[in-house]
Amino acid sequence: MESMQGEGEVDRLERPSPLTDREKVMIQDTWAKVYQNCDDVGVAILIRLFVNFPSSKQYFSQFRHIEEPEKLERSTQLRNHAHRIMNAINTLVESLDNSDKVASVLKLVGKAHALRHKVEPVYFKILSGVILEVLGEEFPEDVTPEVAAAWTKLLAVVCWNIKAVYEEVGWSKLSSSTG
Ligand code: HEM
Repeated sequence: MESMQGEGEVDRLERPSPLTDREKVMIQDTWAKVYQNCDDVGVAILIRLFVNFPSSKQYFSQFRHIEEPEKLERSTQLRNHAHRIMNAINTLVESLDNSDKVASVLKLVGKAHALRHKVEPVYFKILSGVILEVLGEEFPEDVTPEVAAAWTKLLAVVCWNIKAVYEEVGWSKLSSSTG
């Protein structure tokens, strides 16, 4: 944990409590609607991430220097990543009763992002906030405060597992400088 300044938000994560059956149903119901517009919602989420948090673009060779949302939207690298994120969330939502499956999906994602893409883990927390924001805006009738709370919990599970994988692969030792 030595050189983790600047990552306080990730450090402070607490292990989320398990989702209740009611929360699982709320998540599955909202997701059924979201997933019908999988590509549009995924791209909207990533555009919001990259416009509001431009430093998150640094990892993407194809568009790290692009600022205009219209140009970002045309990037195949962005669209592919949107698709991958939505597919991963879909698998998680389908596997809410299978914690081994959830852990194994997030292990693969965590390992790839820590070791191959070298993404600072704080961006998973940032992305979670953006996902909640965009779902709330795009599906205002579905995302009631209670539904938002269930999604917050699922995204906390994601961040918790990713953080655990980063620690397992020795991220704090790998990343010599943060900030
Ligand atoms: C729940 C969150 C996320 C999921 C499920 C996810 C999923 C994926 C998947 C499945 C891949 C392709 C396979 C691979 O290379 O391992 C990928 C690639 C990548 N991800 Fe993510 N990702 C997430 C969050 C992020 C975040 C927050 C960033 C950085 C801000 C990021 C940056 C990248 C980069 C740079 C690549 C490689 C892109 C390329 O080669 O075209 N990812 N992601």
